[in-house]
Amino acid sequence: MELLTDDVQIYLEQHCEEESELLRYISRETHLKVPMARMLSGHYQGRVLSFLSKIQHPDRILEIGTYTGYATLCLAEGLREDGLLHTIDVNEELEERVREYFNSSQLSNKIVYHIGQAVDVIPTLTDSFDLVFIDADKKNNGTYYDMVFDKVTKGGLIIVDNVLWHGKIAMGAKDKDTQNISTFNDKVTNDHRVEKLILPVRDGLLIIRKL
Ligand SMILES: C[S@@+](CC[C@H](N)C(=O)[O-])C[C@H]1O[C@@H](n2cnc3c(N)ncnc32)[C@H](O)[C@@H]1O
Repeated sequence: MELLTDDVQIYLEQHCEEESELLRYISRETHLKVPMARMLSGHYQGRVLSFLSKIQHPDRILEIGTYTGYATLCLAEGLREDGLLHTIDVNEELEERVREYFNSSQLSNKIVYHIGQAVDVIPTLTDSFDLVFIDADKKNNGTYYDMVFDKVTKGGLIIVDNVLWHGKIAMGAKDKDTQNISTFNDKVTNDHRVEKLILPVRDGLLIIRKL
């Protein structure tokens, strides 16, 4: 189930900043050539991520789940002049394509692309992060949240994608994926170290601010 009708989605896209030529190209190529293209953040969510990143103006960003790098480039738009974004993905088959996309961007020198399991890469990162985007294997949302928490700066944001899971969470669906995401959402709701807010953007973006 989509949270918004196609008409509303089109309206939202027509009333925000345009996609850059590179982002449009990545989106088109992903839809034509890469399996599971629905995983890509896309125009409207990409602008939301870019907007949040520009407000936060981070020095360091961590993205867990690069896929074809669409959200990576959106988030990197908000980085400080000397800022850096680390992004992790386990899928080495996409590496060549994604490196080509990053190299086509003016932001390429600010992006560090790691191939590997997120649980192995995260402990090797010594930076503190002002913004973390969790968008990988959803069953591990809680693991990633716990692993990054101490690395997030005070006032830093953790953003988690797909937390409404096509509306299935609110409908109380009992399948394993829905239950996993629901358990994670409840864990964050009950975490008093943070402020939290679910934005009904695309499949649900959970915005968490560390106090
Ligand atoms: C939803 S896609 C990311 C979409 C991207 N952030 C965007 O918005 O365009 C999820 C990605 O997480 C990656 N992934 C899944 N399990 C992972 C793991 N254990 N470690 C690192 N990456 C993983 C997948 O290979 C996939 O490319």
